[in-house]
Amino acid sequence: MENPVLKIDHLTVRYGKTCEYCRNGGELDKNTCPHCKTVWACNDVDVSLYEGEILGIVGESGSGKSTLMKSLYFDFDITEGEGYLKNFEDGKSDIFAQSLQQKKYIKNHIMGMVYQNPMLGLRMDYSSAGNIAEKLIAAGHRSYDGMNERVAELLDAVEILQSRKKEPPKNFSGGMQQRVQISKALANNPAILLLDEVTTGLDLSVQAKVLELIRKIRQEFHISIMLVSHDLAVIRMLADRTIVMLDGKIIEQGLTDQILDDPQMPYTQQLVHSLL
Ligand SMILES: Nc1ncnc2c1ncn2[C@@H]1O[C@H](COP(=O)(O)OP(=O)(O)OP(=O)(O)O)[C@@H](O)[C@H]1O
Repeated sequence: MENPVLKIDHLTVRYGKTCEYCRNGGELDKNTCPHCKTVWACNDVDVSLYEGEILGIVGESGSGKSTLMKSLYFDFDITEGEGYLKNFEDGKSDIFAQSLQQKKYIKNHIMGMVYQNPMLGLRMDYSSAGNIAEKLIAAGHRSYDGMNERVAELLDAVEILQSRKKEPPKNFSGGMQQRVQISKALANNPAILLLDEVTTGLDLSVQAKVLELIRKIRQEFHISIMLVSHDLAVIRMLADRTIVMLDGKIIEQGLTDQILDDPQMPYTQQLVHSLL
């Protein structure tokens, strides 16, 4: 296989101080140490994302999917692990070991994030155009005309009418808010888009539109996407490869068809069959 655009090695995120027992590999109760109660939200996770692919991440609630995504977007400090981006210092520098300024650079130029909760990704009181412009300014854009042009392109890409660009996202439906979030995430042509349960909570018909949009964006923007969803129909529709998480660990991965049609691990079999 070609070099990945993103490679994560041994990512671990813990909440708690740990004890002799869990530090030395003692068995956890799901993701929690039975002695010191430390939560191992992500536990020695390795992930590679390849150019132009959509990588699905599935698992039950609490399995560590959001922790993985938020770690990648530097929403908090990880406990252990390393990460490399093809587009950052030729993939030779650990992204988690960078200064705040470098992490901001990565967030503004190389990665875009769309959260399940639009309030985490958008300023609800700013205009939609203002939300996108904020991201452009963060990446160094200063020309008013240039930014206006880019905002118009992005709103077109996510099918939001130009006539609504001055309205704040708080006036929009859930599906439209997600589309503004997606346009903001795409503003600086990132190589990687992180999508965390972006269709959860939306009506089915609205979900379908957002999913179709993600498919279109992958083609038009030649972007690599990590897509968290607990909905296997979403994963089947969009993901080329899929990772299954349980209790903070990756327990199975492979081509999506393989994982969904011929799961090997008992947990994945249960997950797939419970949803058939
Ligand atoms: N600040 C925190 N302190 C302690 N534990 C936490 C904290 N944040 C997350 N966790 C725990 O980490 C584990 C992983 O949570 P995470 O949100 O990543 O799961 P998830 O798979 O995304 O679940 P969901 O689908 O419900 O969002 C859970 O057990 C959660 O309770």
